[in-house]
Amino acid sequence: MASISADLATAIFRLTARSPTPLSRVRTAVHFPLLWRPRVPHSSQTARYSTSSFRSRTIIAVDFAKPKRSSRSLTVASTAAPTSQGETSDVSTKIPPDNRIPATIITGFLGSGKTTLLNHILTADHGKKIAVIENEFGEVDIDGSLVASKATGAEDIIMLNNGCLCCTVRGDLVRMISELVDRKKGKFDHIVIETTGLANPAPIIQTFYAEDKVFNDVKLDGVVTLVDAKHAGFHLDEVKPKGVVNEAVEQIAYADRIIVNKTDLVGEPDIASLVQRIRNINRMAQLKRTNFGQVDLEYVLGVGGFDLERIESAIDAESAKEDHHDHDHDHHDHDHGHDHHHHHDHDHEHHEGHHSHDHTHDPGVSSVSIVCEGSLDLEKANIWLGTLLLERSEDIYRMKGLLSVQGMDERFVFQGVHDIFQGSPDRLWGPDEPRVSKIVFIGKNLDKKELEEGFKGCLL
Ligand SMILES: Nc1nc2c(ncn2[C@@H]2O[C@H](COP(=O)(O)OP(=O)(O)OP(=O)(O)O)[C@@H](O)[C@H]2O)c(=O)[nH]1
Repeated sequence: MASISADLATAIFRLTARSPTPLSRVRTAVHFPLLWRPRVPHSSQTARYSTSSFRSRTIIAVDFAKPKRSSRSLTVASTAAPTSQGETSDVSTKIPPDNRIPATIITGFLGSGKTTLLNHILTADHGKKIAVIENEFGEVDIDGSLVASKATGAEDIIMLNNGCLCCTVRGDLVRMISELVDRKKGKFDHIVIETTGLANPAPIIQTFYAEDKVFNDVKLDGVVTLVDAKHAGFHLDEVKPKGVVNEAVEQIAYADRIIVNKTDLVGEPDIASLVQRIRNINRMAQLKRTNFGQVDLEYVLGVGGFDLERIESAIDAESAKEDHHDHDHDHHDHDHGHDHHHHHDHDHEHHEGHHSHDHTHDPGVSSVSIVCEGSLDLEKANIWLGTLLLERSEDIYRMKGLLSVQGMDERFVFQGVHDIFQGSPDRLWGPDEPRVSKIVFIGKNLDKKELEEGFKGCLL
């Protein structure tokens, strides 16, 4: 089965041949993301399934994360009859335990303060041993010596200097991580990857899922995006030729944590309107304002931005982030706690330009959230979600969801990055707990009404 995934990976990323891996995978219908199940229904470990779709470009990874109770069985499979296309997964599961090394991606536009933050991380007193992978254009050596001279905790600093991390040297990234893991496993606790200011984070994120060697040993912990308070507005406004991404927008869209840096250089009104713009793009990430990257380390390391177990807090933080609260919360940039403002108005749409008074530019990247009481029909939900993955995965940068599905005693949680999808039953619904489903999308050309109608069409 490994060859299937190799074929897929080759098709997508033009990678060279890889050796077979211990992970088994299954090729099944992408239409049914909630139906896949491991052959061994209750394992204390985590399985990932990769699958192709009818379009050969899609990779889906489904994570049947550790059930909370060893006696649970996969109710989805047993109570809901799959349709004719819903093949059962005949995968044999060799399941990697999730003691993988966490990795953080630091991104942000040129000069936004990535290296400054990295130095802060490396010199702070946290007791962690951190391996650093740097990718810079041009001033590699300067940055390199800067980091090296200040680094006390860094175990390894590796430079990738022959191009942009997101395209030409991704093979190198895989190799670097593999080497680090092979040679130094046990000698460091965390990997930090600093991208070039012009990198689009998506392919870097996807590397963590598409590459067995990486996936088996390293887990993506979070994407931290630095935003230059003084210049970001300009970069966000930059109109690119058709089909060319605006990296500044993309970097914000993929973030789990946003740091509005260099706030010493601008006044409060400018910061406030920048924060508003950022929020219109990405309402799920936590955001802090600071100078010289001075944030608490817990804010950037140990984020769990791709953990199914932590989906709910990200979604709830999004629901709670009304605009006026953003100001309150974000201003206290050393309070790294979660947003405590909980709102019951769950229904937000925040297209760029929709709520803002200060700009007209529309990069077309926005956040949409849907919250709905009631349970979903499994088959309809599968078709809806599967179709979205097939047809809209290029536009959907990230999504997180928590679903109440008819016939499932557990909540179903999932997260996705483009065509990567991970989903798993989570804890049991409480006896009196309201059955509420929540989904947040961040992406391009999102039509809130259409998404909501599609979703509501799956309700019983
Ligand atoms: N005034 C001010 N300067 C800052 C702040 N943070 C960083 N700088 C300075 O801004 C410059 C760029 O910072 P870097 O950390 O190198 O930014 P970078 O994102 O790594 O830059 P590239 O690698 O070129 O993309 C440096 O001279 C920093 O000292 C800040 O909060 N305020």
